[in-house]
Amino acid sequence: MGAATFPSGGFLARRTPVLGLPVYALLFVFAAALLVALLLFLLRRSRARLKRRSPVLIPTSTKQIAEIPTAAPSKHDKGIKEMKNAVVAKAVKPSEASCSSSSSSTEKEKAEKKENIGWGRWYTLAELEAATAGFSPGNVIGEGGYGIVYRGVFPDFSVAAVKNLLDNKGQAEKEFKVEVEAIGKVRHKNLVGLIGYCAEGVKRMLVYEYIDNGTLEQWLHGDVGPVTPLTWDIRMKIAIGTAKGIAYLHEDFGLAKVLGSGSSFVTTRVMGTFGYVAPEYACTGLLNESNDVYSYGVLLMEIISGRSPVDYSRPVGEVNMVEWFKRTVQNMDAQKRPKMGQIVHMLEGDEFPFRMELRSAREGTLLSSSSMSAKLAPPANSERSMW
Ligand SMILES: Nc1ncnc2c1ncn2[C@@H]1O[C@H](COP(=O)(O)OP(=O)(O)OP(=O)(O)O)[C@@H](O)[C@H]1O
Repeated sequence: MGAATFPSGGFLARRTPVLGLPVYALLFVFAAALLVALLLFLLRRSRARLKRRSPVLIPTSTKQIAEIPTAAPSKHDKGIKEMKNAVVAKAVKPSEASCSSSSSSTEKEKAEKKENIGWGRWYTLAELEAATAGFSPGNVIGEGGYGIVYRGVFPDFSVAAVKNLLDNKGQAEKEFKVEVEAIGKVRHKNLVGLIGYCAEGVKRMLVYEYIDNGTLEQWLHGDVGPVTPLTWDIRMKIAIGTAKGIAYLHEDFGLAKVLGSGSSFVTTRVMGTFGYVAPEYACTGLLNESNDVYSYGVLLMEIISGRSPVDYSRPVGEVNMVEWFKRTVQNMDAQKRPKMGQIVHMLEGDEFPFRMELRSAREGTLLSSSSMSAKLAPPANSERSMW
């Protein structure tokens, strides 16, 4: 039928030996094949161009800090937020104290910095500004001795804690350097992981995994209702987990190696949260692992008693929890002594949910540990079961 549009005797309508197709049909197929080939060629060329440009177009490839392959996972790749004071004081040498800003760094220096770190990623200031809505007060989640912490939400909807370090030429830069290089590699289930950092101009920022279940302080001393949700077994888990994190640092992270076993480091500035700092460290500036043991002891007492280390709302003799504990242990209040029956129960382990859990598991009973521990859990500020 198509041939009808051509003069029957014309060249285009003439039949060819190729499947008996007319000339015009063959020309059409040939032109179509040529067009497809041309399109394929152009497509390939544009892809090649895109590939050449990709380091600029895909920011993540330039920001991602390559993992440096190591022979074996190092035990030294550990750290802890709670240990920052000790680590800062010990690990910073004067030559390391100042971090050159990325704006003044050469490309080579930047590359070296990335390689030296070998973990996580670096963020631009613009990225962190966008994530925290320009470091808006509404995104502040806390404040520590080294700066303000913001909640940051990134374009992929991931959430992180962004610590904007104080623009303090001395300590903040040291803090930055040490945390980035030492604690940045820490991966431990009881320690908050550092996932990246930002160094632009005078700005120094650390980006941590976001912990969204509140702080221990909030759970211990915040408004949690008439009965604390912190059951004994939860308190035990917190105490044990924290101890494991600190022990990990002390024994595996290499703090002793940095110091030399059993030695101390003299600091010019005592850093730490009021109430937790070991008195000998506060007085002398001599820092060692046993300072952390003291601080942990204070935390443990706090977890057990539900009291703050320093509480001015209490009677004069009880403001300082440690002093109060010491006195209470030495001069036990006769009124607060447990009954013999309680002592028997304690010795038998009936009042220790952990033991109860173990026993229940052993005996294969269906006893709910949570209901038992809830029954045994003291109100947050209760002193009744202590003595
Ligand atoms: N990774 C995180 N996830 C969620 N909240 C965090 C995170 N890091 C810090 N915060 C919040 O910010 C507060 C301050 O934290 P920051 O680490 O600056 O200080 P700190 O450890 O409490 O004390 P300091 O640094 O002075 O010893 C915390 O108490 C907590 O409320």
